[in-house]
Amino acid sequence: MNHFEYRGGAFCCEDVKLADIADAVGTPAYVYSTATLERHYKVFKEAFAPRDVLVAFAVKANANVAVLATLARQGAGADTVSQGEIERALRAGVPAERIIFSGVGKTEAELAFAVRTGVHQINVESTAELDMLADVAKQLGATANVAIRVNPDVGAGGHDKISTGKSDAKFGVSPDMAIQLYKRAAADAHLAPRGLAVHIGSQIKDLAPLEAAFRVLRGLVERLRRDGLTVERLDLGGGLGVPYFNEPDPPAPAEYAAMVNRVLEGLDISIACEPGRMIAGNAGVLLSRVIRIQERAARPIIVLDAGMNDLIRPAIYDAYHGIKPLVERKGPGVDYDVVGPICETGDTFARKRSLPPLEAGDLVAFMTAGAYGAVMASTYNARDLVPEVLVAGDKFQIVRRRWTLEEQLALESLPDWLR
Ligand SMILES: Cc1ncc(COP(=O)(O)O)c(C=O)c1O
Ligand SMILES: N[C@@H](CCCC[NH3+])C(=O)O
Repeated sequence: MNHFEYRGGAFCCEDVKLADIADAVGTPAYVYSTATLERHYKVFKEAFAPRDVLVAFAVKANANVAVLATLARQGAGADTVSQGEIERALRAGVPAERIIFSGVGKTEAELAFAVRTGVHQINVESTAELDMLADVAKQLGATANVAIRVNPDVGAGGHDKISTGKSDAKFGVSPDMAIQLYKRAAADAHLAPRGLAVHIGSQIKDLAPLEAAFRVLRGLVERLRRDGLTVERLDLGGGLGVPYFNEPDPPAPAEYAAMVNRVLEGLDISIACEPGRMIAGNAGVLLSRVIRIQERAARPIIVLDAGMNDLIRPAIYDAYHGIKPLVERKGPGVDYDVVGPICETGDTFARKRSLPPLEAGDLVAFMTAGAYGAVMASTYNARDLVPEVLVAGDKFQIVRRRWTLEEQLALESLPDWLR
């Protein structure tokens, strides 16, 4: 079931023509499909049935409060990496007991906020962080729910910059250190060690490294239990890839869940997962308008009104995003380079991409832009911050309005000596 499709020649999101959104909101603009978000959440959750898994959506993938609220209504939790993300999740209606707090750079203030909020667990990534958390919890007279994030020394992910599970990455502690930290937490009156966590990377298209990482976790649970410690939970992280239209499909959630069940067979333990891209990636597109076609000897260039500041994945990771005209065009394609208006050669979305012939004024959609799209957008080159729109059936609403230059300038001021 695809909620982005051509109907009568018009590219639609659910029952709304995307061109109508472009006309009403302007371009560039992100558009998300409620039905797709809900379906992805359900497919992931139900893949594990009858096992009840806490599906904590990775807020970093798409932090829009309306998106989070859509998922919260389905029962989703939230995986967060800052106080800001925790606050967004709470604001969207995610209960504190379904919020996981991860990341290597949690400050004392953020840890205190998480403890006071009573989050599901804090995934601790180092000895220094565990010590800080113990102090914070003591000062608050509270007990913090802790999981130790394990670095299993397993590489995975769609790009080096998003691989997190090798031992030279900044994330987590070695398996032996995890045992030590777990015991240390168990001995601290203000820490409640609940389990272990792992997250080895993003856009993973092969189950083997995930399976290897989960086997490391299982081994650690067995070691800890042999030593008489209680281990209630495993947090398996996120990372499952999505198809970006030019590659074989990544494993389906059902295959992923079957692998998890196989690895954990016979182990009595509750599970959390932190999918981000898998839930939101294909639930969003970025709409853009062709400013002009620029002739060049090699091949024509399509200059769009969306730039790398709006969708940075191609510039950072050489990521591929499908591009579809909002009016269906049949017939032979033309090879284009597709660029934005930013003052960098890196502001190139695609090279030698075969697309139907396009003209100035035409509208296009970048596909699979619902994850790590709007959240990574900036105002580089003094551009407006891109707005976001949510569709539900035949309705759409702006869920983050365009942040204009006037509004940005209102935050700035001249120092006394320049007045
Ligand atoms: C700790 C943690 N959990 C979950 C995720 C979500 O990953 P993905 O969007 O690949 O599912 C990330 C990002 O890679 C992460 O760092
Ligand atoms: N920002 C990355 C994913 C990073 C995942 C965060 N741990 C992307 O766009 O693919």
